[in-house]
Amino acid sequence: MKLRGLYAITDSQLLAGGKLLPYVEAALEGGARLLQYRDKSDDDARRLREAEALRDLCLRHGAQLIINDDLELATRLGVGLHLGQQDGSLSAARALLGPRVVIGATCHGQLELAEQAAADGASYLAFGRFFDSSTKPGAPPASPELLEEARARFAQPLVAIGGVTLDNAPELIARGAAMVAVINALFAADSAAEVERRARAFSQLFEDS
Ligand SMILES: Cc1ncc(COP(=O)(O)OP(=O)(O)O)c(N)n1
Ligand SMILES: Cc1nc(C(=O)O)sc1CCOP(=O)(O)O
Ligand SMILES: [Mg+2]
Repeated sequence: MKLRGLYAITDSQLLAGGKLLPYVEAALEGGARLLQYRDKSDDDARRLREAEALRDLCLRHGAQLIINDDLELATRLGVGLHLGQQDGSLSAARALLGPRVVIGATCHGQLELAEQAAADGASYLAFGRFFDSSTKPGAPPASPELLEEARARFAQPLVAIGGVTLDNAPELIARGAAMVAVINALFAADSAAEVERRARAFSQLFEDS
């Protein structure tokens, strides 16, 4: 599948209280192409249940589910995986999951990390945090200009993450982001209808560019 467009990421706090499935469905209806299940808890049974439900939703919408951090869960469900610098070996994950599965890598603001991730078989290269993020305020910063350098250097699609909003996403896309990964500006909403409206607006940015 073409890796371009809105990349929605779940958040356990924002989607608590029964919002996970309706809000994710709204994001997919609004055009999200990738969905990352990001849950830092150790409740394995709930994580499996939720990830299975998200996989089914993604299948119905022609989107791709990506599991954050957890190679075992991604392997079990036969879906994609996102790995940060502390999350285990990317090349080992690639060897286990095979050449077709989407595996993304966190590269912060460093082209050297992206070089390594590309050599290890990453499907996309994620840079950030580009702006202040209430979800992950301590994530290392990156400058939007970096995307232009990365675009010139790598064949892999680039993901921009960290404080991305409808206002600042156009600059990131213009500089080379093939996807914008969004939590707060998508899911901190009062209703599923509002999530769908926002997802449509993010998706439209890629039609315009
Ligand atoms: C698309 C995308 N990019 C970056 C990250 C951050 O990954 P990581 O550095 O491993 O941090 P956690 O998300 O695990 O807290 C991501 N999850 N997704
Ligand atoms: C999970 C994550 N990783 C980041 C990084 O820079 O690696 S920033 C981030 C949080 C993204 O959420 P929001 O859209 O609410 O800022
Ligand atoms: Mg991680």
